[in-house]
This record gives sequence, structure tokens and C-alpha cells, in this order.
Amino acid sequence: MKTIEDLGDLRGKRVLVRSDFNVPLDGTTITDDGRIRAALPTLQALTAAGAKVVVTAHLGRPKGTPDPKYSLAPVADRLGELLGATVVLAKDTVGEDAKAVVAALADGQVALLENIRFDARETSKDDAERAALADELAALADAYVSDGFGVVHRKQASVYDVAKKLPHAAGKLVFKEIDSLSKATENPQRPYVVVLGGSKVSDKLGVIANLLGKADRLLIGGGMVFTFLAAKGHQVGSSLLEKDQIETVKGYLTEAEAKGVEIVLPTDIVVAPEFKADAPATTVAADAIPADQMGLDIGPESGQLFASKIADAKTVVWNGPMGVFEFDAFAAGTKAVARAMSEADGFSIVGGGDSAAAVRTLGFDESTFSHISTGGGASLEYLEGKTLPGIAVLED
Ligand SMILES: Nc1ncnc2c1ncn2[C@@H]1O[C@H](COP(=O)(O)OP(=O)(O)OP(=O)(O)O)[C@@H](O)[C@H]1O
Ligand SMILES: O=C(O)[C@H](O)COP(=O)(O)O
Repeated sequence: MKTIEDLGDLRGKRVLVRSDFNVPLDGTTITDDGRIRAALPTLQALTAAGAKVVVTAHLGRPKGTPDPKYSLAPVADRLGELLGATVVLAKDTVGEDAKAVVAALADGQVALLENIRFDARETSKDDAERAALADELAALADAYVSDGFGVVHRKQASVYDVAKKLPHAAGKLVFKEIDSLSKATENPQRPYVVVLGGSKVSDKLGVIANLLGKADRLLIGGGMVFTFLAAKGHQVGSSLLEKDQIETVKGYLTEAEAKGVEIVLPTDIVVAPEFKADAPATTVAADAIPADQMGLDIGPESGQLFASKIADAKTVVWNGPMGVFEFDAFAAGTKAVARAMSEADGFSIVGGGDSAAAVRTLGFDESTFSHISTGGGASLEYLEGKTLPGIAVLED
């Protein structure tokens, strides 16, 4: 992959940068700016080189149409503070305002385009639709730098298609992530333990098929748990459940047994009647979740069990919080895993927007982890050994 430096003299050139600014928000307040900070080295290198920097990014999963709830306005403000310079936010993605904002950029200035997922073509499965958006993005720039590591597993217009239209390079974050993650994939020290949780269950269940051939032990927490409990024949009340994946999960359990991979499930669950910070929380056995309750964290016994399964790991990779850590009553499981990882002697990687945010907001020292990846799904797919479209396209 080419570096920014390989792009030659960028003074006065318009450089389109894809960053991952998919940050956790409480209303319009950014609760963790880790992904914005991680983008700074590339943006600062480009501004120092005198480029006109045009950043494109997404926030959340809007439905392909503008939605103020998903505006990048808070990100533009925070990015400006961190860069110490005004970052103008275009009111649209590739429309008249974007064109005007880019045309007005001075050398060394940064502008941000509005949430690229406001345009349905960004995530379209139709190659021609994505290519059409990529053409419009490419018209705004002279070169393209891919630096949104958290989104390189997505074959999307601003991540994949646009790279084919412009001279391109990988940004500093992408190189840094690959450098750290490759240490875990190439010849991992064993026991190799993977901890999976979070809420993107349908997205991430698929990685298990591959991990069964690589990891020695899988610990399952977060929203991921309930499809496993259902596969074992237990009731899960109103918890997050991927009904159509139950059979697949049954297959994983059989395969794991045949391969000697240990799948560790929680033995107790913290439940509540509704998804609310002050909902009354109780702990129940994992095989006795009441019909009118939902599981929002792994229980204390499970926290200890998971910690003991992490303690002797030589490599441990974690993606996805163990519970709804944003609410104090459901943060203990995530804390237990974070603590065990920070104390483990082995190589430890935390990946994911919310997982990395959890480590920081729960007060853990980042330096006690070997690597905190900005990518959740992206780091998992990298560790699976999959080809990531947003990386492969840069290698051409
Ligand atoms: N039992 C649960 N029920 C519902 N949501 C849960 C549960 N456990 C965890 N979560 C939620 O999962 C969310 C994070 O999941 P997600 O899969 O997005 O992880 P991530 O680290 O952000 O990875 P990525 O970067 O791929 O998005 C958190 O907001 C948390 O509240
Ligand atoms: O948070 C992430 O993992 C990335 O920003 C990708 O977001 P997505 O899962 O909505 O594509």
C-alpha cells in the first residue's frame, strides 16, 4: 500500500480522506472522542504538507436520507478543537454546498462533508449506484487517503469504490492498526482467547465460524449471549435474539466440541424489565431468564468466570461490551473483562468503537492494553484472515 508521502507534493492539492468518526453520542455530546483523536496524525500530516483536506465519514446507520440525529456537526466541532483550527462542515455530502466548501478551502485547511450515509448509494449493494457516488466524491479531490480503519471491512462507495477513481494511499491509522493486529494473527501465542459481545449480533456471529479454526477459547457475552442460550434450549425473555441464527449457533457449538475449542457462556445474567438506566436490575441464572425480562449484562459469577479464563491467555482479543455499560447498573461485566485484560500478561487487543470507549470511560489506563483498535467488526474480520475490501482496493 502507498503511504501519504508516496503521493508526492500535495501542496494546493485537494485530498479526500475517509475517516471513521462513528463516535458514541449522548444527544449531541460525544461521550468518547477516541476515533477522532486517532484520525489526527493523518490529518495533521496532510495539513502540514499544504493539502486542502476534505474529510468524508459516517455516523450511525441512517436510512440513506438526511437525518439531523446523525449529523456530523458535533464531530466537526470536536475535530476543530483538536486540530486548533476551524473545520467547516458542508451541509451535504457531494452536493452544491460540498462543492462550494471545497472550492473555498485554503492550503492546509480541513473541511468535513456531512454524513456520507445520508446518501443511499454509499451502502448500496448495486455496484453502479456506488460507483456513481464515488464519481461525485472523486470530483471533489485530486487524491484519496483511506484512514477509516473501523470501516475498511465495508464495501462502500467512500471506502472502496472511490479508491479506484483517484491516486490513493493508506493513512497512518490504517498502517498502525495493521501493524498491531498482524502481531496477533501471525502466529498467536497460546492460549489464544477471543471475547465477543456487543449488539451487532448478526454482523459478528459470522466471525465465529472462522475463529473456531484459530482461537483456543471463545467467551461470549453482551447481546451475543442470547442466541447461544436459545441454541441450548433456554428461554431468553425479551433479550436481543437472532432467531434465524439459532441453528447456525447450534452448529458452532457442535463444531467447537469436535475441534476442542472451549466456548464459555455466562452462568448468570443481570436482567431488567426494560432498556433503561434506572430499570430495576436483578441477577438470575442464565437458564432461568423470566419471560418479561431482558438480559442487559453478564452476572457477577460470570464476570469472575470470564476473568479466570482471560488470566492465563497469552493472546486475548476482545470486541463488544459484555453489557449495556453506558448504564451504571449494567457495566460490571464489561468492567470485569476490562480489568482481567489489563492485568493479563499476554498480548491484549481491545477493538471497536464502543469497546474502546468503555475501556476509557470506565477509567482503565489505555497503556495496560497492548493495542486499542478503532475497529470492531474490521479488527475481527482482519483477525479472521478475511480480505477487507477497503484494504484490498489500496493494494492494487
Ligand atoms: N445485552 C445487551 N443487550 C443490548 N445491547 C447490549 C447488550 N450488551 C451490550 N450491548 C450494547 O452493545 C453496544 C456495542 O456493540 P457493538 O457491537 O457496536 O460493539 P463495538 O465495540 O462498538 O464494535 P463496532 O466498532 O464493530 O461497532 C453497546 O452500546 C452496548 O450497550
Ligand atoms: O462502528 C463501526 O464498527 C464502524 O464505524 C462501522 O460501522 P457499521 O457497522 O455501521 O458499518
